[in-house]
Amino acid sequence: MAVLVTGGAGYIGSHMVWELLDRDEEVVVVDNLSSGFEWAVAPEARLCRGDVADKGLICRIVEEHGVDAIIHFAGSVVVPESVARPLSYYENNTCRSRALIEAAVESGVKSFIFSSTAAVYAGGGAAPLDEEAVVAPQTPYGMSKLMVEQILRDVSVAHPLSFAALRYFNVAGADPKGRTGQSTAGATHLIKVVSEATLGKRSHVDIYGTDYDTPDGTGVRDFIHVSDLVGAHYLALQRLRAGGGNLVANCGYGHGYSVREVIASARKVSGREVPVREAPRRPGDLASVIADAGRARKELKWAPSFDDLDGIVETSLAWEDRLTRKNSAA
Ligand SMILES: NC(=O)c1ccc[n+]([C@@H]2O[C@H](COP(=O)([O-])OP(=O)(O)OC[C@H]3O[C@@H](n4cnc5c(N)ncnc54)[C@H](O)[C@@H]3O)[C@@H](O)[C@H]2O)c1
Ligand SMILES: O=c1ccn([C@@H]2O[C@H](COP(=O)(O)OP(=O)(O)O[C@H]3O[C@H](CO)[C@H](O)[C@H](O)[C@H]3O)[C@@H](O)[C@H]2O)c(=O)[nH]1
Repeated sequence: MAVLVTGGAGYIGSHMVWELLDRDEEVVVVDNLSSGFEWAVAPEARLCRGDVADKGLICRIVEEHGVDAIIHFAGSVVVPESVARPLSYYENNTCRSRALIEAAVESGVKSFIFSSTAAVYAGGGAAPLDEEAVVAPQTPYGMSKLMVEQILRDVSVAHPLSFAALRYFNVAGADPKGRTGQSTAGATHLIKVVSEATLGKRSHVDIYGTDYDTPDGTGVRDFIHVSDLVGAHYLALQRLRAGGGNLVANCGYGHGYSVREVIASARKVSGREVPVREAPRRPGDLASVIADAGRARKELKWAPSFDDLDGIVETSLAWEDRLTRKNSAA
Protein backbone atom coordinates (compact mmCIF):
# COMPACT_ATOMS: atom_id res chain seq x y z
CA MET A 1 0.00 0.00 0.00
CA ALA A 2 1.33 3.45 -0.86
CA VAL A 3 0.12 7.04 -0.86
CA LEU A 4 0.53 9.19 -3.97
CA VAL A 5 1.24 12.82 -3.04
CA THR A 6 0.91 15.26 -5.93
CA GLY A 7 2.79 18.53 -5.49
CA GLY A 8 5.02 16.81 -2.94
CA ALA A 9 7.98 19.01 -3.94
CA GLY A 10 6.09 22.14 -2.89
CA TYR A 11 5.61 23.87 0.44
CA ILE A 12 2.69 21.96 1.99
CA GLY A 13 3.20 18.75 0.00
CA SER A 14 6.81 18.36 1.18
CA HIS A 15 5.57 18.52 4.80
CA MET A 16 2.93 15.90 4.00
CA VAL A 17 5.59 13.59 2.61
CA TRP A 18 7.58 13.81 5.87
CA GLU A 19 4.42 13.28 7.93
CA LEU A 20 3.60 10.11 6.00
CA LEU A 21 7.16 8.78 6.18
CA ASP A 22 7.23 9.48 9.92
CA ARG A 23 4.20 7.19 10.12
CA ASP A 24 5.87 4.44 8.07
CA GLU A 25 3.79 4.92 4.95
CA GLU A 26 5.26 4.28 1.51
CA VAL A 27 5.13 7.53 -0.47
CA VAL A 28 5.30 8.31 -4.19
CA VAL A 29 5.40 11.94 -5.33
CA VAL A 30 4.29 13.30 -8.69
CA ASP A 31 5.45 16.85 -9.29
CA ASN A 32 6.30 18.77 -12.46
CA LEU A 33 8.64 21.05 -10.46
CA SER A 34 6.94 24.17 -11.85
CA SER A 35 7.17 25.78 -8.42
CA GLY A 36 8.56 22.95 -6.29
CA PHE A 37 12.08 21.69 -5.72
CA GLU A 38 13.54 18.25 -6.20
CA TRP A 39 15.62 18.66 -3.01
CA ALA A 40 12.46 19.37 -1.01
CA VAL A 41 11.25 15.79 -1.46
CA ALA A 42 12.37 13.53 1.38
CA PRO A 43 14.93 11.03 0.06
CA GLU A 44 12.88 8.05 1.30
CA ALA A 45 10.02 9.00 -1.03
CA ARG A 46 10.03 8.16 -4.71
CA LEU A 47 9.81 11.30 -6.89
CA CYS A 48 8.33 10.96 -10.37
CA ARG A 49 8.76 14.15 -12.33
CA GLY A 50 5.59 14.61 -14.35
CA ASP A 51 2.19 16.19 -14.62
CA VAL A 52 -0.90 15.18 -12.68
CA ALA A 53 -2.83 15.19 -15.97
CA ASP A 54 -0.61 12.44 -17.40
CA LYS A 55 -3.08 9.61 -16.96
CA GLY A 56 -0.69 6.96 -18.23
CA LEU A 57 1.88 7.98 -15.62
CA ILE A 58 -0.64 8.07 -12.78
CA CYS A 59 -2.18 4.69 -13.64
CA ARG A 60 1.28 3.14 -13.94
CA ILE A 61 2.32 4.48 -10.52
CA VAL A 62 -0.91 3.28 -8.90
CA GLU A 63 -0.36 -0.20 -10.26
CA GLU A 64 3.39 -0.46 -9.60
CA HIS A 65 3.21 0.85 -6.00
CA GLY A 66 -0.21 -0.41 -4.96
CA VAL A 67 -1.44 3.16 -4.34
CA ASP A 68 -4.70 3.17 -2.36
CA ALA A 69 -4.94 6.93 -1.72
CA ILE A 70 -4.06 10.17 -3.45
CA ILE A 71 -3.38 13.43 -1.62
CA HIS A 72 -3.60 16.15 -4.25
CA PHE A 73 -1.66 19.35 -3.51
CA ALA A 74 -0.39 20.15 -7.02
CA GLY A 75 -1.73 23.38 -8.39
CA SER A 76 -1.18 27.07 -9.04
CA VAL A 77 -1.47 29.10 -5.87
CA VAL A 78 -1.03 32.84 -6.44
CA VAL A 79 -4.45 34.46 -6.02
CA PRO A 80 -3.81 37.78 -7.89
CA GLU A 81 -2.11 35.88 -10.72
CA SER A 82 -5.35 33.91 -11.13
CA VAL A 83 -7.17 37.19 -11.78
CA ALA A 84 -4.68 38.12 -14.49
CA ARG A 85 -4.45 34.61 -15.99
CA PRO A 86 -7.76 32.84 -15.33
CA LEU A 87 -7.45 30.35 -18.19
CA SER A 88 -4.13 29.13 -16.87
CA TYR A 89 -5.63 28.63 -13.37
CA TYR A 90 -8.71 26.80 -14.66
CA GLU A 91 -6.39 24.62 -16.76
CA ASN A 92 -3.91 23.72 -14.05
CA ASN A 93 -6.24 23.61 -11.05
CA THR A 94 -9.50 22.40 -12.53
CA CYS A 95 -8.85 20.58 -15.83
CA ARG A 96 -5.73 18.77 -14.65
CA SER A 97 -7.39 17.80 -11.38
CA ARG A 98 -10.27 16.38 -13.42
CA ALA A 99 -7.78 14.27 -15.39
CA LEU A 100 -6.13 13.08 -12.16
CA ILE A 101 -9.51 12.13 -10.68
CA GLU A 102 -10.29 10.21 -13.86
CA ALA A 103 -7.01 8.32 -13.52
CA ALA A 104 -7.88 7.61 -9.88
CA VAL A 105 -11.26 6.18 -10.87
CA GLU A 106 -9.84 4.13 -13.76
CA SER A 107 -7.06 2.68 -11.66
CA GLY A 108 -9.34 1.86 -8.72
CA VAL A 109 -8.01 4.31 -6.11
CA LYS A 110 -10.63 4.57 -3.36
CA SER A 111 -9.50 7.58 -1.28
CA PHE A 112 -8.80 11.10 -2.51
CA ILE A 113 -7.82 14.12 -0.41
CA PHE A 114 -7.96 17.52 -2.03
CA SER A 115 -6.35 20.88 -1.12
CA SER A 116 -9.19 23.34 -1.11
CA THR A 117 -9.17 26.84 0.30
CA ALA A 118 -10.99 29.45 2.35
CA ALA A 119 -11.05 31.41 -0.91
CA VAL A 120 -14.20 29.43 -1.86
CA TYR A 121 -16.21 31.51 0.65
CA ALA A 122 -17.77 34.86 -0.09
CA GLY A 123 -16.39 36.09 3.25
CA GLY A 124 -17.07 39.58 4.47
CA GLY A 125 -18.09 39.41 8.13
CA ALA A 126 -15.91 39.16 11.21
CA ALA A 127 -17.60 35.96 12.44
CA PRO A 128 -15.82 32.61 11.95
CA LEU A 129 -16.82 30.85 8.74
CA ASP A 130 -18.18 27.34 9.01
CA GLU A 131 -18.67 25.01 6.05
CA GLU A 132 -22.29 26.17 5.64
CA ALA A 133 -21.19 29.78 5.07
CA VAL A 134 -22.00 31.25 1.68
CA VAL A 135 -19.74 29.79 -0.97
CA ALA A 136 -19.05 32.39 -3.68
CA PRO A 137 -15.42 32.59 -4.73
CA GLN A 138 -14.22 36.12 -5.41
CA THR A 139 -11.35 35.04 -7.66
CA PRO A 140 -10.66 32.50 -10.43
CA TYR A 141 -8.32 30.76 -7.94
CA GLY A 142 -11.17 30.15 -5.49
CA MET A 143 -13.54 29.10 -8.27
CA SER A 144 -10.96 26.76 -9.81
CA LYS A 145 -10.85 24.92 -6.46
CA LEU A 146 -14.60 24.94 -5.82
CA MET A 147 -15.15 23.31 -9.21
CA VAL A 148 -12.89 20.43 -8.20
CA GLU A 149 -14.87 19.97 -4.98
CA GLN A 150 -18.00 19.64 -7.13
CA ILE A 151 -16.31 17.17 -9.49
CA LEU A 152 -15.34 15.05 -6.49
CA ARG A 153 -18.88 15.18 -5.08
CA ASP A 154 -20.36 14.00 -8.38
CA VAL A 155 -17.70 11.37 -9.01
CA SER A 156 -18.10 9.91 -5.52
CA VAL A 157 -21.78 9.28 -6.26
CA ALA A 158 -21.06 7.48 -9.53
CA HIS A 159 -17.88 5.60 -8.60
CA PRO A 160 -16.37 3.86 -5.56
CA LEU A 161 -14.20 6.85 -4.61
CA SER A 162 -14.49 8.79 -1.35
CA PHE A 163 -12.97 12.20 -0.81
CA ALA A 164 -12.00 14.78 1.74
CA ALA A 165 -11.77 18.41 0.62
CA LEU A 166 -9.89 20.39 3.23
CA ARG A 167 -10.36 24.15 3.04
CA TYR A 168 -7.17 25.73 4.30
CA PHE A 169 -7.09 29.17 5.85
CA ASN A 170 -3.66 30.91 6.05
CA VAL A 171 -0.99 28.24 6.09
CA ALA A 172 2.31 29.29 7.65
CA GLY A 173 5.38 28.09 9.53
CA ALA A 174 7.74 25.24 8.78
CA ASP A 175 8.63 21.75 9.93
CA PRO A 176 9.79 22.08 13.57
CA LYS A 177 12.58 19.60 12.77
CA GLY A 178 13.85 21.95 10.04
CA ARG A 179 13.53 19.41 7.23
CA THR A 180 11.43 21.57 4.91
CA GLY A 181 9.64 24.91 4.69
CA GLN A 182 8.25 27.52 2.31
CA SER A 183 11.03 27.93 -0.25
CA THR A 184 9.47 29.72 -3.23
CA ALA A 185 11.23 32.98 -4.03
CA GLY A 186 8.98 36.02 -4.36
CA ALA A 187 6.20 34.48 -2.24
CA THR A 188 3.49 36.92 -1.16
CA HIS A 189 2.23 35.21 2.02
CA LEU A 190 2.47 37.53 5.00
CA ILE A 191 4.51 35.38 7.40
CA LYS A 192 6.97 34.44 4.64
CA VAL A 193 7.36 38.11 3.69
CA VAL A 194 7.80 39.14 7.33
CA SER A 195 10.42 36.39 7.82
CA GLU A 196 12.37 37.58 4.78
CA ALA A 197 12.27 41.21 5.96
CA THR A 198 13.35 40.20 9.49
CA LEU A 199 16.42 38.47 8.06
CA GLY A 200 17.27 41.38 5.76
CA LYS A 201 16.28 39.59 2.56
CA ARG A 202 13.72 42.33 1.86
CA SER A 203 14.01 46.01 2.66
CA HIS A 204 10.66 46.13 4.51
CA VAL A 205 7.14 44.76 4.87
CA ASP A 206 4.31 46.67 3.23
CA ILE A 207 1.26 46.76 5.49
CA TYR A 208 -1.61 46.66 3.04
CA GLY A 209 -4.27 48.79 4.66
CA THR A 210 -4.40 50.33 8.13
CA ASP A 211 -8.03 51.47 8.06
CA TYR A 212 -9.89 48.17 8.24
CA ASP A 213 -12.65 47.71 10.78
CA THR A 214 -10.41 45.54 12.99
CA PRO A 215 -8.92 46.24 16.45
CA ASP A 216 -5.71 47.79 15.07
CA GLY A 217 -6.92 48.67 11.56
CA THR A 218 -4.90 45.98 9.76
CA GLY A 219 -6.15 42.74 8.21
CA VAL A 220 -6.82 39.73 10.46
CA ARG A 221 -6.19 36.14 9.38
CA ASP A 222 -6.39 32.66 10.88
CA PHE A 223 -2.81 31.36 10.57
CA ILE A 224 -2.53 27.59 10.77
CA HIS A 225 0.83 25.89 11.25
CA VAL A 226 1.64 23.65 8.30
CA SER A 227 2.40 20.68 10.60
CA ASP A 228 -1.11 20.83 12.10
CA LEU A 229 -2.48 21.07 8.57
CA VAL A 230 -0.74 17.93 7.34
CA GLY A 231 -1.76 16.23 10.59
CA ALA A 232 -5.39 16.87 9.60
CA HIS A 233 -4.69 15.28 6.22
CA TYR A 234 -3.33 12.17 7.90
CA LEU A 235 -6.49 11.90 10.01
CA ALA A 236 -8.58 12.36 6.86
CA LEU A 237 -6.60 9.58 5.20
CA GLN A 238 -7.34 7.24 8.10
CA ARG A 239 -11.01 8.17 7.99
CA LEU A 240 -11.31 7.45 4.27
CA ARG A 241 -9.40 4.18 4.53
CA ALA A 242 -11.79 3.11 7.30
CA GLY A 243 -14.78 3.83 5.03
CA GLY A 244 -15.74 6.97 6.94
CA GLY A 245 -17.30 8.76 3.97
CA ASN A 246 -16.84 12.10 2.28
CA LEU A 247 -15.86 15.18 4.23
CA VAL A 248 -15.55 18.87 3.48
CA ALA A 249 -13.83 20.60 6.39
CA ASN A 250 -12.16 23.87 7.25
CA CYS A 251 -8.59 23.88 8.54
CA GLY A 252 -7.81 26.82 10.79
CA TYR A 253 -7.65 27.53 14.51
CA GLY A 254 -10.78 29.61 14.95
CA HIS A 255 -9.05 32.84 15.91
CA GLY A 256 -6.94 35.36 14.09
CA TYR A 257 -4.03 37.76 14.32
CA SER A 258 -3.58 41.09 12.61
CA VAL A 259 -0.76 42.07 10.28
CA ARG A 260 0.67 44.27 13.04
CA GLU A 261 0.52 41.40 15.54
CA VAL A 262 2.46 39.17 13.14
CA ILE A 263 5.14 41.84 12.75
CA ALA A 264 5.31 42.34 16.53
CA SER A 265 5.73 38.60 16.96
CA ALA A 266 8.66 38.53 14.51
CA ARG A 267 10.32 41.39 16.39
CA LYS A 268 9.85 39.59 19.70
CA VAL A 269 10.99 36.17 18.51
CA SER A 270 14.03 37.43 16.57
CA GLY A 271 15.02 40.41 18.72
CA ARG A 272 15.50 42.33 15.45
CA GLU A 273 13.93 45.36 13.91
CA VAL A 274 11.40 44.63 11.13
CA PRO A 275 11.11 47.65 8.83
CA VAL A 276 7.54 48.34 7.73
CA ARG A 277 5.83 50.75 5.36
CA GLU A 278 2.14 51.55 5.51
CA ALA A 279 0.61 51.03 2.08
CA PRO A 280 -2.88 51.21 0.57
CA ARG A 281 -5.26 48.26 0.84
CA ARG A 282 -4.51 45.40 -1.55
CA PRO A 283 -7.45 45.00 -3.98
CA GLY A 284 -9.73 42.11 -3.05
CA ASP A 285 -8.49 41.72 0.55
CA LEU A 286 -11.07 41.20 3.27
CA ALA A 287 -10.78 42.73 6.75
CA SER A 288 -11.00 39.46 8.61
CA VAL A 289 -11.02 35.77 7.61
CA ILE A 290 -11.41 33.27 10.46
CA ALA A 291 -12.29 29.57 10.35
CA ASP A 292 -14.85 27.73 12.37
CA ALA A 293 -13.02 24.41 12.39
CA GLY A 294 -15.49 22.60 14.63
CA ARG A 295 -16.18 20.02 11.95
CA ALA A 296 -12.53 18.96 11.57
CA ARG A 297 -12.20 18.71 15.36
CA LYS A 298 -15.37 16.63 15.63
CA GLU A 299 -15.18 14.43 12.55
CA LEU A 300 -11.42 13.91 12.46
CA LYS A 301 -10.72 14.26 16.20
CA TRP A 302 -8.23 16.88 15.06
CA ALA A 303 -6.40 18.45 18.00
CA PRO A 304 -3.81 21.00 16.85
CA SER A 305 -0.40 21.09 18.54
CA PHE A 306 1.09 24.33 17.16
CA ASP A 307 -1.64 26.90 17.78
CA ASP A 308 0.73 29.67 18.85
CA LEU A 309 1.65 32.67 16.70
CA ASP A 310 5.17 33.07 18.13
CA GLY A 311 5.84 29.37 17.50
CA ILE A 312 4.63 29.66 13.91
CA VAL A 313 6.82 32.70 13.30
CA GLU A 314 9.79 31.03 15.02
CA THR A 315 9.67 27.98 12.73
CA SER A 316 9.24 30.22 9.71
CA LEU A 317 12.27 32.32 10.67
CA ALA A 318 14.34 29.21 11.37
CA TRP A 319 13.55 27.82 7.93
CA GLU A 320 14.24 31.16 6.24
CA ASP A 321 17.63 31.25 7.89
CA ARG A 322 18.37 27.68 6.81
CA LEU A 323 17.28 28.51 3.26
CA THR A 324 19.64 31.48 3.12
CA ARG A 325 22.58 29.30 4.16
CA LYS A 326 21.50 26.53 1.77
CA ASN A 327 21.27 28.95 -1.17
CA SER A 328 24.56 30.65 -0.42
CA ALA A 329 26.28 27.24 -0.18
CA ALA A 330 24.89 26.17 -3.57
N1 LIG B 1 -0.20 28.01 0.89
C1 LIG B 1 -1.44 28.33 1.28
O1 LIG B 1 -1.65 29.22 2.14
C2 LIG B 1 -2.62 27.59 0.70
C3 LIG B 1 -3.89 27.96 1.13
C4 LIG B 1 -5.00 27.27 0.61
C5 LIG B 1 -4.82 26.22 -0.29
N2 LIG B 1 -3.57 25.91 -0.71
C6 LIG B 1 -3.43 24.82 -1.69
O2 LIG B 1 -2.46 23.89 -1.22
C7 LIG B 1 -1.78 23.29 -2.33
C8 LIG B 1 -0.28 23.38 -2.11
O3 LIG B 1 0.09 24.74 -2.01
P1 LIG B 1 1.59 25.19 -1.69
O4 LIG B 1 1.50 26.45 -0.93
O5 LIG B 1 2.35 24.03 -1.14
O6 LIG B 1 2.10 25.55 -3.16
P2 LIG B 1 3.49 25.19 -3.90
O7 LIG B 1 3.53 26.02 -5.14
O8 LIG B 1 4.62 25.27 -2.96
O9 LIG B 1 3.28 23.66 -4.28
C9 LIG B 1 2.58 23.23 -5.44
C10 LIG B 1 3.37 22.08 -6.06
O10 LIG B 1 2.62 21.54 -7.15
C11 LIG B 1 3.50 21.36 -8.28
N3 LIG B 1 2.61 21.42 -9.47
C12 LIG B 1 1.89 22.49 -9.89
N4 LIG B 1 1.15 22.15 -10.96
C13 LIG B 1 1.43 20.83 -11.22
C14 LIG B 1 0.96 19.89 -12.19
N5 LIG B 1 0.07 20.24 -13.13
N6 LIG B 1 1.46 18.63 -12.16
C15 LIG B 1 2.38 18.26 -11.23
N7 LIG B 1 2.86 19.11 -10.28
C16 LIG B 1 2.37 20.37 -10.28
C17 LIG B 1 4.52 22.47 -8.14
O11 LIG B 1 5.73 22.19 -8.81
C18 LIG B 1 4.71 22.52 -6.61
O12 LIG B 1 5.71 21.63 -6.18
C19 LIG B 1 -2.27 24.03 -3.58
O13 LIG B 1 -3.23 23.24 -4.23
C20 LIG B 1 -2.90 25.30 -3.02
O14 LIG B 1 -3.92 25.79 -3.86
C21 LIG B 1 -2.46 26.56 -0.24
O1 LIG C 1 3.31 41.77 2.25
C1 LIG C 1 2.19 41.62 2.75
C2 LIG C 1 1.44 40.42 2.56
C3 LIG C 1 0.17 40.34 3.13
N1 LIG C 1 -0.32 41.38 3.86
C4 LIG C 1 -1.64 41.24 4.51
O2 LIG C 1 -1.62 40.06 5.28
C5 LIG C 1 -2.89 39.39 5.24
C6 LIG C 1 -2.69 37.97 4.70
O3 LIG C 1 -2.30 38.03 3.33
P1 LIG C 1 -1.68 36.77 2.56
O4 LIG C 1 -1.29 37.23 1.20
O5 LIG C 1 -0.64 36.13 3.40
O6 LIG C 1 -2.88 35.73 2.49
P2 LIG C 1 -4.40 35.91 1.98
O7 LIG C 1 -5.25 35.99 3.20
O8 LIG C 1 -4.52 37.00 0.98
O9 LIG C 1 -4.63 34.56 1.15
C7 LIG C 1 -4.37 33.28 1.68
O10 LIG C 1 -5.53 32.74 2.20
C8 LIG C 1 -6.56 32.51 1.27
C9 LIG C 1 -7.74 31.97 2.00
O11 LIG C 1 -8.33 32.96 2.76
C10 LIG C 1 -6.11 31.54 0.22
O12 LIG C 1 -6.05 30.25 0.75
C11 LIG C 1 -4.76 31.93 -0.36
O13 LIG C 1 -4.22 30.81 -1.06
C12 LIG C 1 -3.77 32.36 0.63
O14 LIG C 1 -2.73 33.03 -0.05
C13 LIG C 1 -3.78 40.27 4.36
O15 LIG C 1 -4.50 41.14 5.20
C14 LIG C 1 -2.78 41.08 3.52
O16 LIG C 1 -3.26 42.33 3.12
C15 LIG C 1 0.40 42.55 4.07
O17 LIG C 1 -0.05 43.47 4.73
N2 LIG C 1 1.64 42.63 3.50
